Amino acid sequence: MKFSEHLYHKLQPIWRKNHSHPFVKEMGDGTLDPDKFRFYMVQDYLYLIDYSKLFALGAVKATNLEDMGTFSSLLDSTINEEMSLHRQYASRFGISAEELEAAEPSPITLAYTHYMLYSAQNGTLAELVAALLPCMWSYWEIGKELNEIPGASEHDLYGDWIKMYSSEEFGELATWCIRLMDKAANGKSEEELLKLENIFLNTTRFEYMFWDVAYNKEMWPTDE
Ligand SMILES: Cc1ncc(CN)c(N)n1
Repeated sequence: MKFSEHLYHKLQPIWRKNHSHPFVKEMGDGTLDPDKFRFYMVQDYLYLIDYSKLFALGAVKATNLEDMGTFSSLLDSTINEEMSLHRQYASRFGISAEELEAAEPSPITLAYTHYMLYSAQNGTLAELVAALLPCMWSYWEIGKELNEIPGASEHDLYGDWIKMYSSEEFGELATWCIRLMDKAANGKSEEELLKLENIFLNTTRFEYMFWDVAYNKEMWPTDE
């Protein structure tokens, strides 16, 4: 069994919880409170700023020109396509790109991005890929699942989100990451594979928490 298949099967219970979080379900049936989406979109923008840096670090750690090129395409498409979707949403909510960038990160945004960047900066290429794979893979799956709901991709607010993450282009990049995970895990010791599994588990957990915090619009409890 490929390492990516092993991860996918082992983490199905959390993966299912992630896909059936009320935030995701309500985006799919169009009932999500736009205020919760607004909170998510601002936090996700901040998340994506750091997430992009992971691709830059990937280009540094890549062992061949082809992978360097794909990491740099990912960096470009995150900043110029994925984040452009957020900028468009922000303008619909009356928030400028400058205001988005200057927003305050929630505790979970900080924890998640810092964990990913720590793994990427201090670990191997395989550890970097293990940290970013749940983000790419779970969004692609969620996008495809929501896209199958009749009318969901035509929803006035959530339709564009669903279209982006179910798109062929996004799917191709996610598939590339899955393949790179398998390539990078090849020949690793049991101990190293367990470490990769643990990183993948942690960012999968963070994915769930990211929905949860947006659903409850949670910032620092001390500031309330
Ligand atoms: C939290 C999160 N995870 C993943 C993705 C998909 N790039 C995202 N936009 N936001």
